[in-house]
Amino acid sequence: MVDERLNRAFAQDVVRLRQAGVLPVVVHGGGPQIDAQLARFGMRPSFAAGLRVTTPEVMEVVRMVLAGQVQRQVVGLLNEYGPFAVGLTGEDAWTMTATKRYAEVDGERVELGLVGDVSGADPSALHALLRDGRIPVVSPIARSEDGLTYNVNADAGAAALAVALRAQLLVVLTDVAGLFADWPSTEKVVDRITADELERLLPTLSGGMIPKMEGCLRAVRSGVPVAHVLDGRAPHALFDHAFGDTAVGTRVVP
Ligand SMILES: Nc1ncnc2c1ncn2[C@@H]1O[C@H](COP(=O)(O)OP(=O)(O)O)[C@@H](O)[C@H]1O
Ligand SMILES: CC(=O)N[C@@H](CCC(=O)OP(=O)(O)O)C(=O)O
Repeated sequence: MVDERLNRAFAQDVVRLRQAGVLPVVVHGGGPQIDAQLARFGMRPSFAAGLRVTTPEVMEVVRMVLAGQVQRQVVGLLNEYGPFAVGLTGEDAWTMTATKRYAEVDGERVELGLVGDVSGADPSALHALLRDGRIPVVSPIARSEDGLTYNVNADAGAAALAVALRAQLLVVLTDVAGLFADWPSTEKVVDRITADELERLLPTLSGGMIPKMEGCLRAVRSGVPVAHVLDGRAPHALFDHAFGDTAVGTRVVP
């Protein structure tokens, strides 16, 4: 997301998939962009178990950057190819509803502030856009039952929407070759893993890989046939590898 050439290749892939009859829904992240904006305001980022500690002040920045900057950028790139993309956040039309979540670090419960777990998803606005030939671009922000705004990890949001949409495939782009079997060793990429095997591996993961793999697990346990972790640093990884049987990245299956 921070490389112009890769951004363009990604947008091209999404549009090509749409033109080939696939109905893609894009959920974007933006952790590095949020960090950069926090720094401009003299604020310091803080994470626990891969999730951002989100005070009300941080939430304002998260919402501004995700909905006002990153989402606009993704929408703009897609719309270079036609009137396809429509941006929204999970707050819009109650697309994502969140409940407050905590992190667990070394068995201890850690307070994260306004960080939410997606507890409900209403995909009807997304279906309407898809029926109209559009490509929805969703920022990972959710509304809570009590009217607050929560910061949702992008991978967790994507997984929840994949389930709600009954998607045939969840693709998660990352900045490594896939899920490494013996992290921090980067020698062996797991090419295929079942939900049970992944559940046993989860405690060995760190950083952003935790919500990513939790999301994949949640998706395949809730009806999505495949979740595929792909190296987003390879141009056109999405178009070249998400469909078909190539042994690239990590496929999570039920
Ligand atoms: N078993 C693992 N396999 C691959 N990456 C891992 C593993 N455990 C931890 N990681 C870390 O997770 C990172 C991927 O997550 P990250 O890029 O932070 O996600 P996002 O940007 O979507 O939040 C990798 O760059 C790597 O540092
Ligand atoms: C709760 C939480 O951590 N939310 C993320 C939302 C953006 C995101 O997930 O961006 P990446 O995919 O680039 O990490 C955050 O504030 O950074």
